Parts: sequence; structure tokens; C-alpha cells
Amino acid sequence: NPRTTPDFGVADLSLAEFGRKEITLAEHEMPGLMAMRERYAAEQPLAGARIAGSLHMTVQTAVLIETLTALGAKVRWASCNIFSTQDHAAAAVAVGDGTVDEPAGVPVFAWKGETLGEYWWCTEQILDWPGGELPTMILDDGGDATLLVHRAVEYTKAGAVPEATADTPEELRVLLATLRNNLAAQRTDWIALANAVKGVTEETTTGVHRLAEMARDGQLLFPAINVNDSVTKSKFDNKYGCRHSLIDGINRGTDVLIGGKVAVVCGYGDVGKGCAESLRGQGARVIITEIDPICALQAALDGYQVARLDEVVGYADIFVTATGCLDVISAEQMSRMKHQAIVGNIGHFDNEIDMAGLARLDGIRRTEIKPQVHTWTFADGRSIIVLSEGRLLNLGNATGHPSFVMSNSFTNQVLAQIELFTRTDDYPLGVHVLPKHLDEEVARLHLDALGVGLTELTAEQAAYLGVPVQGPYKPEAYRY
Ligand SMILES: NC(=O)c1ccc[n+]([C@@H]2O[C@H](COP(=O)([O-])OP(=O)(O)OC[C@H]3O[C@@H](n4cnc5c(N)ncnc54)[C@H](O)[C@@H]3O)[C@@H](O)[C@H]2O)c1
Ligand SMILES: Nc1ncnc2c1ncn2CC[C@H](O)C(=O)O
Repeated sequence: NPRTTPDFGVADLSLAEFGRKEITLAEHEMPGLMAMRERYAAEQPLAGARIAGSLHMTVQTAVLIETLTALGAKVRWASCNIFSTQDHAAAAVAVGDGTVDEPAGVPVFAWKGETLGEYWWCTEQILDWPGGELPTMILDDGGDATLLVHRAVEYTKAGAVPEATADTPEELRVLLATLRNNLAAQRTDWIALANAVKGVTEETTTGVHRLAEMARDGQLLFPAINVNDSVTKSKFDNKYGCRHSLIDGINRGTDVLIGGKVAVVCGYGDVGKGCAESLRGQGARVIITEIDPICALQAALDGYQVARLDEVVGYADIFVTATGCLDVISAEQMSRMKHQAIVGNIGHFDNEIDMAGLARLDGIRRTEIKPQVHTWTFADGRSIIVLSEGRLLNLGNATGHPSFVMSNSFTNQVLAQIELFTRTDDYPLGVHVLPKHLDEEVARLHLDALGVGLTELTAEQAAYLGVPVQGPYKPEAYRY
């Protein structure tokens, strides 16, 4: 790749100084990660671990990476989205304690604005360790690194990579081409690599969905920890993180006044709840679409109109998909939207909005306003504004969630990496969650920073509730 120095694939190493300044600010806002460094500095629980990381290469992720290395791990990193990298963070991690001329940090293969071919090339690099070493852990967000390993093993055993079909999504079409080249070059013994991997820790809802399907179909090659369903991840990052970063993306992308407008949020799960609150907080009249009667009822009792998309597509001003599903907004529905309606997605993948169908409409014309902001003009002259080409707009048009909420998510990632690397036998093939006492510990690590005064249970109260004085305080089935 033309942008790639021999060991480091970042956009511009000279941005490292700026990145380091923002990483230093972020560390102060990430008490959970900094506590991990303090608590485990002597023990070095990740010594010997070789972690292949595929997660948005942001300032917050830089603090995660440098926490993993502080605990003894060796790391190689790529982003899990072509638009989400913050180039100054990538440069700072790559330079590390070295210099721009002699970077000595973590090999990073990520830059904002990757092509799909570059994206899968970067993902190959985090699995291609020097000196014949193999990765022993994967840290994934959305499951693309895990998918590449599983497909590479499958095609190695089959002796060929299948051809794409007419309806193969572009992302997977490029993956097939990448694997065809990789297997032809015989650079990697994928079966040995999969056997070397002790397990994967998965960040997000959609990645967990993929893992559950692989486990159900008996295809999982190594155990997984579902980090997303730690309460201190999904009930914080997914909700409060999106509450913060959704409007950041809309504002930076369009500068349109949200107040007074009609905004549609598709999906009222953890992410949709944060999005709806965010838009209502700006004075928008928020309408929810949902398929699940329970979430639809929640939305209604939270005071939102709940409607079918077709009923509102002609008069709403802003549309946000937050479902983890596919084809939520069709090209035909976009063709019925108001002039300059804003359309964006905050779900993990770009299949929530039918961008391919939009591009196939007769007479459609795409105009770049600025990177990650495009107008799509229909034959009759009306246009819509699409953010980040249908990819997650909070990281494509803005900088994603703030450090404090990512500290909760990433402290779970560090604990999950330690659990899976040091206690592998406790995690048989399948998809697991962290025990509740660790979830509560993550919350405890973030209370002081907010001045929280936590009430202590007396022994009598604990006996009455039937819980230990120090917790866990809730049964596994409890829904926070
Ligand atoms: N951009 C980010 O920073 C960020 C952060 C966390 C999660 N995510 C991603 O956001 C997506 C949603 O995550 P979540 O944790 O809220 O999942 P969730 O399962 O809690 O919520 C999704 C909701 O969408 C609903 N839904 C599904 N298909 C629908 C459809 N066709 N129309 C309307 N509603 C539909 C479901 O019933 C569910 O209530 C996932 O892809 C996840 O990986 C993104
Ligand atoms: N600031 C961020 N850094 C890294 N990843 C981020 C950031 N904001 C949102 N994300 C997406 C990860 C999130 O936990 C998810 O579940 O997708």
C-alpha cells in the first residue's frame, strides 16, 4: 500500500505529537483503564499474549492499546471501519516512545478514508506477525478479523476461494479477492494460526450476533467473550455514548439546526434509546420505528411517537438507523424524502441503508460536499444528504464516544483479554460473558471520578436481600 512505511501503516507519522497530547488528556478521563495499568503492572498478566486488534483507531482506542502493552501484551492494530480512524491517534500509537523517523510503538495499519481493498489489507497485517510468530488473541469489533480467519481456514480446507455472486455485498466481494490472493501466495498457514488463537473478545452487538450464529452452526474455531453484554458496556457505551456522539456527527456533517425538526430513529434498543434522547434534547420531535413490541412499548411510554417508516418518510427531516439489521431504509423510501432530508446510520455496518439500491436509481447523481458528506440528487431535482456513505456516522463524521464512556467498555475488554488469555480452560468453545462481579468492579472504578457516594449494605440488609455485602447485587437475569 502506498501509504505504508515498512512496519507502520498510518497516514502521517508527523501527527504523532498532536495525537500524544490528546491521548494524555484522554487518560485522565479513562480511570478504569488507568486503574488496570496500576493494578496489573507488576503481574504482567498479558506477557506472552500477541493481540491482533480490529477496533476503531481513535484516541480512546490508543489508551486501550497502551494499556494492553503495559500489561505485557504485544499488539498489532487495524480499524474495523474505513472512516473511523483518527490519524493523529494512529500516528502516536505507531511512534510510541520512538521518533517520527524511528517509530517504536505498536504496528498500526489504519487511516481515515481507506478503500475496501486497503481495509482488508490492514486486517491481514494484524494477523501477519513477523519472525514466524502467530497471534494468540483477537480483539474484535464487529467480527471482521474473526470472519477473515474463519473464511481463510474454510477455504484452505476446501482448496479454493469461491467466486462472488451477483448479490455478494461489496465488502465481502473484496474479502474474497483478498483471500484468493493471500491463499495463492501461501503466506499464512491459516490452520496453524487458528489453532494458535486462544480466543476473541468482541466489542459490539453486531459482532456478538455473528459469533452466536457461528457457535450455533458449530463453526466457531476458538472461544469468545461477548464484551458487549457486560452491563457496563452496552448500557453505557451503546446508550450514553451514542447520546453524546450522534448529534456530534450530525452537527459536524451538516450544521443543520436539529431543534424544531422531525427526526426518525429506526430501532429503540440501547443505541436507539441514546439517539432518541439526544435528538429530543436538541428540541427535535422524535419518531421511533421498531419491530419488537416491547421496545416499541418502551418508546411509546417514554413519550415518543412510534410509527411505520412508510407513514413518516415523506415529512421527516432527519433519519437515523440504529438497528443492527439490514435494508431498514430502502432506496424507494429515500426517493420519497423531503428535499435535503438528512440520512445517516449509527449501526455497526453500512447495510442498514440501501446505498447500493440508491446508486442504481435512474438519473441519480452523487455530489461530495466534503469528506463523508454527500448529496444524492434524484431525477426530479430533489436531493437528500447522506452521511458517511451509510457507515456509522458518529465515527465517520465526528470522533465517536467520549473517553469516559469508552473507559467502561475498554476496561471490560482488558478484563476479558486477561480472562481468556490466562484462564483459557475456564472458557470452552462457545460465547461467554464476564462474571457479574467484574461488571460491578468496572462500575466501581468509575464512581469516584463523578463524585458518586455509594451506599454500603449492612450485614442485616445483605442477609435480608440474600446478597453478599460486597455484591454481586443482582441475579443474572436482572435487566438494568
Ligand atoms: N456507532 C456506535 O458507536 C455504536 C455503539 C454501540 C453499538 N453500535 C451498533 O449499533 C447497532 C444497534 O446496537 P444495539 O446495542 O442498540 O442493539 P439492540 O439489539 O439493543 O437494538 C437494536 C433494536 O433495533 C430493532 N430493530 C431490528 N430491526 C429493525 C428494523 N428493521 N426496523 C426497526 N427496528 C429494528 C430491534 O428490535 C432492537 O430493539 C448494532 O449494529 C451495534 O453493533 C454502534
Ligand atoms: N471513541 C471511540 N473509540 C473507539 N470505538 C468507538 C468510539 N466511539 C464509539 N465506538 C464504537 C465502539 C462501540 O463500543 C461499539 O459497540 O461499536
